[in-house]
Amino acid sequence: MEKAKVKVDHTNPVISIRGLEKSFEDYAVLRGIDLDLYQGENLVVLGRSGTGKSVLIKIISGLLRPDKGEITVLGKNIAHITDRELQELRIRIGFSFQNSALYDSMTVRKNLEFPLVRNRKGITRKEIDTNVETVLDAVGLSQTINQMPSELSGGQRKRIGIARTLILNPEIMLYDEPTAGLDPITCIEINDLINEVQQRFNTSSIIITHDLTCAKQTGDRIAMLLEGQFQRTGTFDEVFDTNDSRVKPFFDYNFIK
Ligand SMILES: Nc1ncnc2c1ncn2[C@@H]1O[C@H](COP(=O)(O)OP(=O)(O)OP(=O)(O)O)[C@@H](O)[C@H]1O
Repeated sequence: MEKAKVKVDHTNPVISIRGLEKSFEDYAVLRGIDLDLYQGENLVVLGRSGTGKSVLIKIISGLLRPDKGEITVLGKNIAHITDRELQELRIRIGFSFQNSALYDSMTVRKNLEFPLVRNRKGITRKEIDTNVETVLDAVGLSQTINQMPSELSGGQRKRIGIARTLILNPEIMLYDEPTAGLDPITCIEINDLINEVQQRFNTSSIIITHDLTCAKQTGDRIAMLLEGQFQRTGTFDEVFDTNDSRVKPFFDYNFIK
């Protein structure tokens, strides 16, 4: 499906990163990252395995601490906030994990209720039911409400994982390899869902992927992580309009040139 036009507010970065560095022992993974994510934007982060894409989104969501740099997320400098503030901030960020992270012993309904019951004290039964129905409808899987995760296909699990993230109405969505392990048609459906979520829930998103079809279909902007820094940023065509030997094979492999 063609991506609908979205309104990105370039005056309003919801994430702003300057000079971010992160090492593990003597291995410098992130070596001076500068990046803005604007309100309403889908930003795709591309890079080879091990370049630090997951480390970056773990730092943004407060799961890992940076060594150096300024990281402002929804107006909060995450290097200087208390644990309580970090907890409040995390609720405003939806993290869609690579493996969907569903609880296998719970039905779809219970999986979706879980974050609500934990994070929205005093929520009524009726509100829970309405929220569950809304996100299930948004991902097109209302009929699975009483099923167990083991009864779902990989694509359906991915959708339920996204629904579970959406249930807390996040302002920012972080997708870690949303199409990994899915067949090409299901990948396209997940890409469409990412675009629908952007429209319907007015989210700003970072999408981490190796899949250039996903990048092309979902990304309003692409940022390519090379040797610890973003060295190419722009539209899909701008990023790949190069003979750079670190970039070209990426494109050639994905599109079988
Ligand atoms: N908690 C950790 N402790 C030590 N090293 C780590 C830790 N987390 C990540 N690393 C290292 O940092 C590097 C970047 O890892 P990361 O998972 O961010 O890569 P990636 O770009 O997401 O790769 P992939 O595309 O394969 O998922 C790797 O060399 C990894 O071993």
